Amino acid sequence: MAAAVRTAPGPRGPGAPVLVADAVGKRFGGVQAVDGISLTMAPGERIGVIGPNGAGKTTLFKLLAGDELPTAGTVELFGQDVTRVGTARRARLGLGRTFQVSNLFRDMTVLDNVRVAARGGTPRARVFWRPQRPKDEISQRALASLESVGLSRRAQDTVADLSHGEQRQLEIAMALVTEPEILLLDEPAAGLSAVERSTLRRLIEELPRTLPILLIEHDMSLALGLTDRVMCMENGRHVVTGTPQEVRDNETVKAIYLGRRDKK
Ligand SMILES: Nc1ncnc2c1ncn2[C@@H]1O[C@H](COP(=O)(O)OP(=O)(O)OP(=O)(O)O)[C@@H](O)[C@H]1O
Repeated sequence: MAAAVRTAPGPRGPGAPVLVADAVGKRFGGVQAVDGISLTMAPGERIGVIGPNGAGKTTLFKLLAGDELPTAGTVELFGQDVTRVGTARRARLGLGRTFQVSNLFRDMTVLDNVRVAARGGTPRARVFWRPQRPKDEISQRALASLESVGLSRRAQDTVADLSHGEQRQLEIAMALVTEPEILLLDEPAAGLSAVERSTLRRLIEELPRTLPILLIEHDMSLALGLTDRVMCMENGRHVVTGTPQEVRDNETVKAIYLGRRDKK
């Protein structure tokens, strides 16, 4: 299988937004999971999306990543309309992403998982997978990617032997090895211990500042600590967007997170 090849970039000038969601919505039967969300990401910007359980964060992530198609609104990636475009083509345009449900091949080595991701990353890629010489170009890229997330010493270990936190690091390495031009992280801290969270936080902080990152995260302190701008959602709708400090001080956000929104 061929390594991921970029298609020609769409219309994009210096400073043009890398990602634009315009009034996107998603209805599942009677549930309006996402309701008219608009979002514009500038080059190099780090945006957090927070909200309580069921707010619609993961559904929004899926609309941006291409896992789900919206029932309303549009999505543009690097100036191209990708509203009805699937995940593989978004990946070729430069979108890298992690998965909330782990997408790892648990019986393979850490290094081989990253090699598979470098070659296209789908379970289908595994059918054609053959162990490769350790010095080939894909292996070199995979090792560099593991190095960037602090996992190179685990390269030859089996994924099943990694801790939960290390598996999250590996998922990020698998996204980075595709050399994305935008990175979408879906609740990377879910289920991690406090120590694992701080490792993950450092890892994300140390990613190149030129890489735009959209971080969907239930953990408000993590999202606010890592991003330039934060959007809070509730019941599929936009509540507020602002700097981390503005969102932290927002009375509605405080009420939502303290679980007393309806009592106000
Ligand atoms: N495939 C689906 N079919 C039906 N309803 C869905 C589907 N996916 C999500 N929903 C519903 O949409 C709403 C938003 O869910 P979503 O998972 O996007 O929220 P979330 O903010 O990511 O929550 P969490 O933090 O718990 O993951 C919920 O009411 C959920 O039950």
